[in-house]
Amino acid sequence: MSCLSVNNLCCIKRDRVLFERLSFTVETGDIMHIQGPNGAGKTSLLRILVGLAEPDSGEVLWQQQNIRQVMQGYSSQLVYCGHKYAVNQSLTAAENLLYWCRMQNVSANTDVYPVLDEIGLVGLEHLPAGQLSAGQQRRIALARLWLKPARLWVLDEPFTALDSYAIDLLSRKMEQHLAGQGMLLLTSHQSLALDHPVRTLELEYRL
Ligand SMILES: Nc1ncnc2c1ncn2[C@@H]1O[C@H](COP(=O)(O)OP(=O)(O)OP(=O)(O)O)[C@@H](O)[C@H]1O
Repeated sequence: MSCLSVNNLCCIKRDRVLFERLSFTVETGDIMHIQGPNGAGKTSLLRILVGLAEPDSGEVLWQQQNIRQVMQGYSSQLVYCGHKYAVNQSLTAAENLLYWCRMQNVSANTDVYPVLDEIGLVGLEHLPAGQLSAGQQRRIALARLWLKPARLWVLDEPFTALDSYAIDLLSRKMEQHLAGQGMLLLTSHQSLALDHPVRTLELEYRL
C-alpha cells in the first residue's frame, strides 16, 4: 500500500500551467528528488503535497485518504521545511525550536541543546536568529528533523547556504531516516550524495 499517492495533479499560476496530470506514489523508504529549472513549479508542488496550497485539480492521498480529510493525522507524521527558513528573527535558536516543538505537539520535555550541539550551533544559542548567518539559520530550520519523529519529510532546497560539513551531516541524517522506513521528498538544484537509491521527478518549465 502506498503511503502517499498523488493523483492527476494540476497547478496553474497566472494562466500558466505549471504541471498537469501529475501522478506518482511514495512508499516507505523512498526518496524522491524533484528537479527542474527555476520557476518550473517545484515549490508549488511541495506546498500542495503538504496541504499549504490547493491544486487546481487532482488530489493527494495519505494512506488512501485525501489529506484534507486527515490533515491532523497527516501533519503529525510530517516535517516540512520550506525554502524560507521560517525562523523568528528575534528569538534565539533554542527559543525558535522550543516554540516550534510546542506548535507541533512534540513532547514538552524535549531538550533542544543536544540537537543544537549536533548541528553546530552551540556557542551561538544566546543570539537572536536575525544575527546569525544564512547557513546558521538554515541549520535552525533543519534541526526540526532531529526533534520531531515523522515518517515523511518534505524539504525545499534544504542544502541551500549550508557548508560542506552541514551538507554531509544532513545527508547522513537523510540516509538514517530512509533506512528507518521514512520517506523523503525534496527539491535541490545540487546533486545528492546519498548512499540510497534516489528516484527523480523532473518538472519542465512550461510556457
Ligand atoms: N502565489 C503566487 N502567485 C502567482 N504566481 C506564483 C505564486 N507562487 C508561485 N508563482 C509562480 O509559479 C511559478 C513556479 O514557482 P515555484 O516557486 O513553484 O518554482 P520553483 O520550481 O520552485 O522555482 P525555483 O527553482 O526558482 O525555486 C513561478 O513562475 C512563480 O512566479
